[in-house]
Amino acid sequence: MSTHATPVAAGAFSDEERAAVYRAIFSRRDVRSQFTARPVGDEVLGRLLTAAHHAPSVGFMQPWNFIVVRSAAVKRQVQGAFAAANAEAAAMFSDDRRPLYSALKLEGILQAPVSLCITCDRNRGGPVVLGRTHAPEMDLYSTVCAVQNLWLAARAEGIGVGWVSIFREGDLRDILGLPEGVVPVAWLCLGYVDALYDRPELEAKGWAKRLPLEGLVFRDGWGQRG
Ligand SMILES: Cc1cc2c(cc1C)N(C[C@H](O)[C@H](O)[C@H](O)COP(=O)(O)O)c1[nH]c(=O)[nH]c(=O)c1N2
Repeated sequence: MSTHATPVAAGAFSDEERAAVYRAIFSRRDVRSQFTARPVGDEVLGRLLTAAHHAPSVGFMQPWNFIVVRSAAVKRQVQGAFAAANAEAAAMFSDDRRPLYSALKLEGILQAPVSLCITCDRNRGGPVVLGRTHAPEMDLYSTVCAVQNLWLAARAEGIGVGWVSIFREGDLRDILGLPEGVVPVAWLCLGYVDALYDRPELEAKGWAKRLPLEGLVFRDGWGQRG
């Protein structure tokens, strides 16, 4: 590995390029039901995986793997695992929230033409990883960065992504045959979309609202606003 390195010019974004980045950020949505049947080919999928693989990671650990699922049989098993967990989830909400919860569509596992399970190999970097010495969970956070890279790149490709996390511990691991030390971080449903909500679907359907940013920002410590 070369140890000689000099930074090169950072290269400014044009106004148009900058606008495109923000457009991807602000118009990205979690998609559950707008997937079209248009197939997601290996070429575009390769671009999305490359985007994910260029995410930051603790100590450059790159702890992720990408399991591409096109098999209807595997998707059916995963949908079954979701349904079992979702019935338990509904029972956890209070009587006044439960009817709305149960009415929400929270996955598009069978509709999406392709799914991805993004995993984290907790042992990839060996026992001591730069940046993870005092915070072992940093590999999981790194994997989430890969998810977000993919989510934004997918938006630019016209592909919607839906993250499904309502699974009992171990179900995805068993269905996908994950080895010891590899944990499933995200089940993502992918498909081309023609329409997207202009705000989070959970907001449009009255479940939650975006918090005002001003209330979340402090200066120089917890408590000093402005
Ligand atoms: C870690 C994690 C896990 C989940 C989600 C997101 C994230 C980050 N989201 C999507 C979530 O509901 C959505 O991002 C918010 O409602 C905001 O909407 P937009 O993503 O802006 O459309 C999600 N949505 C859903 O319908 N079923 C799910 O199981 C999950 N799980």
